[in-house]
Amino acid sequence: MGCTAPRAPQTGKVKVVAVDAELNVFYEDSVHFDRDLLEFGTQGGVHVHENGLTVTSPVLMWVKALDIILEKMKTSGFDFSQVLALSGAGQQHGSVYWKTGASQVLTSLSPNLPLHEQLQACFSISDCPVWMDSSTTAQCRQLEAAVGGAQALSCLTGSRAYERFTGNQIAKIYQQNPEAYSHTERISLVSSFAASLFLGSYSPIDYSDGSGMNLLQIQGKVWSQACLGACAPHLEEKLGSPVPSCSVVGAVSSYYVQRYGFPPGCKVVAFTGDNPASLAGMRLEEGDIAVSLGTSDTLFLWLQEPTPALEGHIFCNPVDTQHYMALLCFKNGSLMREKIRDESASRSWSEFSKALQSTEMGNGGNLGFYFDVMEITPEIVGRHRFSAENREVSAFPWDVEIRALIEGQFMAKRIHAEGLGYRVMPKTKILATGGASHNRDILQVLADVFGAPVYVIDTANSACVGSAYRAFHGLAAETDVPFSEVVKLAPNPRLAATPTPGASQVYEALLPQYAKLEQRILSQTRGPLQ
Ligand SMILES: O=C(CO)[C@@H](O)[C@H](O)CF
Repeated sequence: MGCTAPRAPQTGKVKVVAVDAELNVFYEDSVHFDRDLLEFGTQGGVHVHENGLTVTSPVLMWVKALDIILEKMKTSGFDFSQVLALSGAGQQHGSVYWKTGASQVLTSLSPNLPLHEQLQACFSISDCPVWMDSSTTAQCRQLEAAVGGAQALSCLTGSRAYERFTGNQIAKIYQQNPEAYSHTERISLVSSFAASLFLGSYSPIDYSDGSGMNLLQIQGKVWSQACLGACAPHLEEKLGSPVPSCSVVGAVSSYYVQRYGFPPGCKVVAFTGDNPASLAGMRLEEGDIAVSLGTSDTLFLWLQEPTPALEGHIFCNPVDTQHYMALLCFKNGSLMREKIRDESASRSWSEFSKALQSTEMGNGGNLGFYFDVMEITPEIVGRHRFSAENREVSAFPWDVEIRALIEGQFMAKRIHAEGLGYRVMPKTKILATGGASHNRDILQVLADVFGAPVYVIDTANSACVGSAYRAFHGLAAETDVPFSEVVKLAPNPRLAATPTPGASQVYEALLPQYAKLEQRILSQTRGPLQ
């Protein structure tokens, strides 16, 4: 069984899926915070504070949502006695603060009462910081200064300091609410908090979600003493020791056996972050890349040898402790595609497709950069077009404009993925998901730019299904069976596009050109690099 604690991409819900021995999903349900837990008054499962920077979620809302979803399962006649193992996922970076003495309550829950009634007084911070928070810039600069700068922190923890990353959030709480911090005996991530509820004791943080804290050394898989010390005192004892993501962290607590009928031996496999769980749900393998084409475009990479940088995030791999995964976010995604469709294809996707069909790979050497909002990767804003002679021009013909947009978006993805250590391999599969993955002509450009086949997958449940797959993997943990072997029966993605003959030659020549022009724009907009 896989359940996801609150995940922001699904705008704040708790979701559960159950898969059978053949990995078919046979049960799913969800509880929406805004709709089903009105008393907490959230929007998208969060509270955005007046300063516009602080974003939190009430921890008891998450607890009560779990009560509700388990009761819904029980009422529906779900047979809990058949559950061999469970795991789950939570929105990355968020943190939960257990009050001193909470562990005694957690280990002695009465099966006659719901969780939320018994855990009311167990949290020293009732409104937990979540991944949408951006109120810790000062703490980010302090942390980077303490370890020798942004690149040094990235080499150590996989990312430069980001406001949403947990270490910076803990530092802020320690600085601004020292009393609450001193009355905190344990700090969990959202994922390990949810696992703790099932365990009836504090669950350890897993390597993969722990990589999203700016605290874990991603090579050594241990907390960085320099980072811990820079954030708050006595932090290591409040975090506990991190564990491999495939670890069986214990058996479900007697509370669930007596209240719902779980078998006493039902194993709890370490919960992890929503994105690592999605990687598992998409069954990404070495050399693969997942491209989520949504409002913003997100790349999921599988990396053997990461090259930490000042952009993107490198996490320990959730299904292979020797390898890594990376996330790269491109803010100008579908909104940019829709704008160019409206301007150059009369608001019509079929006209948009016709332009891609009628223009050649490489677009005659015309290259475009389209960032109507400040881009994250890299930090550029505005539209910049260049002719085959590298001369900046103010406009392209409508069909050239459309191809320049799509080729540019995908060349940027390949260039920045390779900057993090990603390499296209002969066995590489590109897994496409999200709105634009329904457009075959866009996927054809993706296949051509990467020189690899593109498959489409439905990732609506990917984190939840990935959690269920990881539960299976945890069952086999003692046997050392690789994750890919455990999940080989799962439904396969559908092949949507293969590279056009000659594509590699075209884009091997164009990619360095694109990279050079990107650097040229960067130096013009940010001034020459010091
Ligand atoms: O901040 C993020 C990843 O770094 C988001 O994708 C959160 O994990 C969403 F829950």
